[in-house]
Amino acid sequence: MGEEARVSPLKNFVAGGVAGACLLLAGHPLDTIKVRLQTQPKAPCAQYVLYTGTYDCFRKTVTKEGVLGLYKGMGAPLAGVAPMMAISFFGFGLGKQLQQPDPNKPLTPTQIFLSGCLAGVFTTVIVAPGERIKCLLQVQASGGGSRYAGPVDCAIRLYKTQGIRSLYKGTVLTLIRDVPSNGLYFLTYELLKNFLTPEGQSVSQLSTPKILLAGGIAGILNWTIALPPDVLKSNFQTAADGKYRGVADVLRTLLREEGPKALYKGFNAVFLRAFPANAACFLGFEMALKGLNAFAPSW
Ligand SMILES: CC(=O)O[C@H](CC(=O)[O-])C[N+](C)(C)C
Repeated sequence: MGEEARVSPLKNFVAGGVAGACLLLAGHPLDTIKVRLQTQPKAPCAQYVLYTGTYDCFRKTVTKEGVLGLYKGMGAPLAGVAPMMAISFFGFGLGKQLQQPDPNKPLTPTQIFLSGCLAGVFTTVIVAPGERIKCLLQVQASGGGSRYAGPVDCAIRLYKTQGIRSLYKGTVLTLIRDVPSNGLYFLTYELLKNFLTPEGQSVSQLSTPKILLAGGIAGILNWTIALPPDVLKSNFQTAADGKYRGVADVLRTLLREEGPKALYKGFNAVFLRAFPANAACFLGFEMALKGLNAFAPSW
């Protein structure tokens, strides 16, 4: 892989936070549609289905709840996505450093993939409870209920009723989703950055459209492997207690009731969101990094 200057962990962390904010602003409306499609109750026949597809869900949400309905449940991710991406870029940078004692020796694609996997392990600590709260809020609005007043209320109630275990319900599925997908995410971005950099130029000089392209494609590939475990996770995290006996049981139940297609529920919303959200995310990262290098070169 091409050579790139080593980035300090602090800069990775701060620029990663900026990347997370960009990811959320560009991607949350389609994330709401995705979760609602993934978790809508199975209807006895097509006529009674709540949402027939991505556009139908978008239209009904905006008609019933206004545009702000698309931003429901954003409180928890707002407090979670920026730190999550900060930890993700930090973990990725750390993984690279641990495997590269000599900064002049380029990393192999496998080493880059493993660095991304490490990022996925780190982020699960905050992603698992964040996703549990976000999914519960997104789903309660589509079911017409208002059990939780907001993210903080939801976190407190979950904690009070069943303790920390309830907040961390879905951790194994979060790991299954995020460890390999983070690996593929960062590997794709780095490979594409190298591929798109003209001969004799440095990867840090890559143009904005090329950064957007590399980031968008990384986001799409990340979701091709993240979506099936994400469907299982959303169902598990929003199910009534005791409905499933474990991860395998969610998979079995979903396959039995809805067939393998169910593992790609919310496909359109996910892939419509993946490109712009992740293009914005990596552009935010690269620009924040440039700003930090200019204003705080010694960090
Ligand atoms: C599966 C997932 O959450 O992907 C993140 C990007 C997105 O579209 O939300 C990126 N990451 C792989 C860092 C978790």
